[in-house]
Amino acid sequence: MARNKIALVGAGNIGGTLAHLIGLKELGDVVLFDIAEGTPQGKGLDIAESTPVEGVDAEYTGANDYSAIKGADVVIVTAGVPRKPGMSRDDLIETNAKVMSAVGKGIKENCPDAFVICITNPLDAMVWALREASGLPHNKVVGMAGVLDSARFRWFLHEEFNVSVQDITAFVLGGHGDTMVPLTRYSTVAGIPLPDLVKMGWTTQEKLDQIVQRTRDGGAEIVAHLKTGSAFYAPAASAIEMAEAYLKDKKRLLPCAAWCDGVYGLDGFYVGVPCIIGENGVEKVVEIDLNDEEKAMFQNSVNAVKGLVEAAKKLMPQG
Ligand SMILES: NC(=O)c1ccc[n+]([C@@H]2O[C@H](COP(=O)([O-])OP(=O)(O)OC[C@H]3O[C@@H](n4cnc5c(N)ncnc54)[C@H](O)[C@@H]3O)[C@@H](O)[C@H]2O)c1
Ligand SMILES: O=C(O)C[C@H](O)C(=O)O
Repeated sequence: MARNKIALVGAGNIGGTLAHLIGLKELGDVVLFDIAEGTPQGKGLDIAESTPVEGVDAEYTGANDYSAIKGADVVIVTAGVPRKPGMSRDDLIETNAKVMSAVGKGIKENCPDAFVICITNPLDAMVWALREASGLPHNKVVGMAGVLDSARFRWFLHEEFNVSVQDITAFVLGGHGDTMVPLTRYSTVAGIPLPDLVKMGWTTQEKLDQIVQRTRDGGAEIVAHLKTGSAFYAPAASAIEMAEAYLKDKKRLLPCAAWCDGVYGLDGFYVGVPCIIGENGVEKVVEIDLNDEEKAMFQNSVNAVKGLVEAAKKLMPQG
């Protein structure tokens, strides 16, 4: 059986990390595409030369021409610019909306049957833009953010409770921005919901509130440390979890920016929600019960994303 072909559009910090992880996990052969000449070729060769040491089999190709992604099974898009200290993700929209137009066209012409994972920010509006430009079915185009935000939440909870990350679950919904909604009721330590852990005296509501806020600010915290760009190890690991769910038909239930039509009161809109990923892409959006406070936070986040999608519409080249 032929190996999977995984195209990485954008060979920067996340693209390079994705390429490395794909080889280590033997998920398939990798094509790195970038407009920067030499970058995808150099990173591809460097990682290929690590495979004999790791004892894994994967082919690596670097390219500056979209024809290289022809027939890809999965495309992970990180093309565009990241933010620097003092910027919000939304400040990236002008540059990145145009990049999504070009990338969408490249996907449409070369691999219209692929499962496409968008990472480029501002995430929820960019996955919308990429889907529009590619014309692919909505269930085959999805955005990565919720897995990352939930992983950050889990890490901070691990620090608070000193319990293995394996025993901590978390769900962060909504747009990937300041309005994201970490759901404490649906986040647990070994199945015990966080509000119950407060009642048990294992933590305080005040500490929990601080962790929720740190999760919302998680991206900015890394940007402030790095100064030259944004997080890339955890974002790459998160996208790999989604790609693996598709390639291995794992039916993972993950928080992703998925197309919501007839769920959560939405009629055709990309935003972070729990969804099942398997061989058919996004196979189901799962509508969980939200209380009034959670509904209000989710709606606030949807409104923020709506504004960005409207802005993206004006920036996308017509036709
Ligand atoms: N969704 C998330 O949770 C999440 C997490 C981290 C970063 N991001 C976003 O991911 C994006 C990439 O981050 P990074 O750290 O890898 O940035 P980076 O600057 O290291 O890499 C981006 C790459 O895109 C390339 N590029 C630019 N325009 C292109 C085009 N038209 N076609 C192909 N390639 C093009 C650049 O040459 C560069 O190599 C940023 O927008 C960042 O904000 C999102
Ligand atoms: O914060 C950023 O700009 C990058 C990304 O969205 C993140 O959450 O790490």
